[in-house]
Amino acid sequence: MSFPEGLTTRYPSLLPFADIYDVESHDGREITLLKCIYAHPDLDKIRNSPSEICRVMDEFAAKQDFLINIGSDKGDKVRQIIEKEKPTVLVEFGGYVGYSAIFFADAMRRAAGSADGLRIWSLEFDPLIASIAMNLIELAGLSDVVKVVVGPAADSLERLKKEGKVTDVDFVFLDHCEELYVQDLKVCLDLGLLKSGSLVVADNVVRPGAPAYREYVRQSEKFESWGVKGLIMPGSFEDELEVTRIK
Ligand SMILES: C[S@@+](CC[C@H](N)C(=O)[O-])C[C@H]1O[C@@H](n2cnc3c(N)ncnc32)[C@H](O)[C@@H]1O
Ligand SMILES: [Mg+2]
Repeated sequence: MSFPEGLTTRYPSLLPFADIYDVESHDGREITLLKCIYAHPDLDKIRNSPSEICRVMDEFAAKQDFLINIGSDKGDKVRQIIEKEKPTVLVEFGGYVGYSAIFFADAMRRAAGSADGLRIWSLEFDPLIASIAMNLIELAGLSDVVKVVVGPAADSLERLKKEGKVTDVDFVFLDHCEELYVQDLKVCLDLGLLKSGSLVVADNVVRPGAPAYREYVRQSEKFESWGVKGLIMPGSFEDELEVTRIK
């Protein structure tokens, strides 16, 4: 399929493993995933169960087609951070089919003890992919918590701020396009959404890699920043999350 320039989802550092995984995405596999989930023999067990829906997506990624979501290993690393920090408003750049939004909303709800006052804004460029995410978030019983917004993430966030829907953000998850991490973090800062103590977690800083972003957050006195190791699943390829706290 044709994808706007700069919005590639191809993962260059996974290319050596291309004989194992076709690392493309947005090529119809996500529709196949949705159909597989609705054809699942235990659909009633999956309904309203975020962990079951993520497990079925993991199974699809392992057996049928690679999915470019955060996966269970790095997802668990973020879950541990959520348990400790108890964020109430999370903005994610790059929602894809909703895996991380479902995973994180479940973690936020468990950490808070209820869904009251919790909100994830999941910003996704591709309208078809976003529709699949909305569907799966509804199936997970999380549509009161997670709102999917279609469009380039920075534009969506700017609009949400103007509309007064987003004012303070506790937690930003960057997972859209590594080349945009620095400029989009700056958008969050310029909009005044991040306060002292807010966290920014960026995925894929080692694989495929976000060296300019890592350098930016580590050299600035505005931030305290460190890496958390994790694995791309399936395949157990080593990667890192960059965890950055606003001072
Ligand atoms: C790696 S996937 C996100 C995976 C998701 N966070 C998860 O773990 O389940 C990246 C997604 O970002 C989207 N994307 C790329 N550039 C974007 C942009 N500028 N604004 C919004 N979404 C973007 C792509 O369409 C793709 O669905
Ligand atoms: Mg990622």
